Amino acid sequence: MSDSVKWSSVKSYKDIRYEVSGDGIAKITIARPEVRNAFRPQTLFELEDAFRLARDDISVGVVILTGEGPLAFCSGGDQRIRGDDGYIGSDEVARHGVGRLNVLDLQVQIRRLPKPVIAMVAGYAIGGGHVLHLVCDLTIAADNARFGQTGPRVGSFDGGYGAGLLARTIGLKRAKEIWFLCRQYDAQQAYEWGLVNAVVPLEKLEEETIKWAHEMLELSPIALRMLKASFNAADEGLAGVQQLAGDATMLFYMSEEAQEGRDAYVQKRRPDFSKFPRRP
Ligand SMILES: CC(C)(COP(=O)(O)OP(=O)(O)OC[C@H]1O[C@@H](n2cnc3c(N)ncnc32)[C@H](O)[C@@H]1OP(=O)(O)O)[C@@H](O)C(=O)NCCC(=O)NCCSC(=O)CCC(=O)c1ccccc1C(=O)O
Repeated sequence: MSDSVKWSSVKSYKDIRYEVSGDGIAKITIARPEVRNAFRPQTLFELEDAFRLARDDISVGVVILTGEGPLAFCSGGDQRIRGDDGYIGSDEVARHGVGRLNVLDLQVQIRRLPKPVIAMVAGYAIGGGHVLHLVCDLTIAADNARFGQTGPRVGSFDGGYGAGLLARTIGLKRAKEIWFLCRQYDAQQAYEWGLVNAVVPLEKLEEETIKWAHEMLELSPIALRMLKASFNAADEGLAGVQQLAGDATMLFYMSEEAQEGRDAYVQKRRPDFSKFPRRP
């Protein structure tokens, strides 16, 4: 497989792009470079739709999340449309003057998506944009990438994955430093802390990310799916157990033993499980 790709657009959106490589990769791009790819509710609803498409497309094995242009991956919530109780969009809820915190659903969706998601970061990954790269499975950073949280400066905080997963990823003291001081960190520092998997020259960013995607596409999709669910399970409580158990049920359904139960019911006979070993 060549590590350069000709992307094809699958569906048109206002704030994002959804493209596929034709050989197993989907690329989702936040396309609001004029605000450093800050997200508004519309952006998040479109991202949710695109991630759903990537999940349901059985030809897609790896998803890349990125931002348009070299200046930013994402700068978090669009502060210009932040109301007094969340972000005000143009949807039905917003028309009643009610704000909403929308990015949390997207974070969960990325974590639950049963395929590896790579954050491809050029420029700023800041605020809610920093949490988005954090919830991705892997991060490939360009050498111009800059990371940080701004919540306490702009009157916000993400005490869920933004705090907890950050602490699990780089350690409690460093996570507290990032949130309590609101400093920015360069790509090399992020790499040394284990916040990103690799740092490459900006002009090689996509090529390198695709290389990582191609390496994963060579591997067993079910093994990758089970590993992703396993890495997340302990942090997710019963929802994590549910996902792993659901995968176990999926695998069991594929066995003759489970199919005997189904067939017996449909054929209105007693199931015969006698040929299936009671495994030690
Ligand atoms: C990202 C910067 C460091 C980039 O700096 P620089 O390169 O110098 O560019 P600027 O000149 O500052 O910016 C260019 C242009 O973009 C506008 N812009 C940048 N970021 C934003 C933004 N987030 N919102 C709106 N507009 C933005 C900027 O104003 C300029 O516009 P001009 O018209 O050209 O002047 C720097 O830009 C920066 O620090 N940006 C702000 C980063 C920030 O504070 N982000 C918000 C953090 S809070 C957050 O993300 C909420 C998360 C959240 O959504 C959430 C959290 C917890 C629970 C739930 C939720 C939820 O669901 O909402």
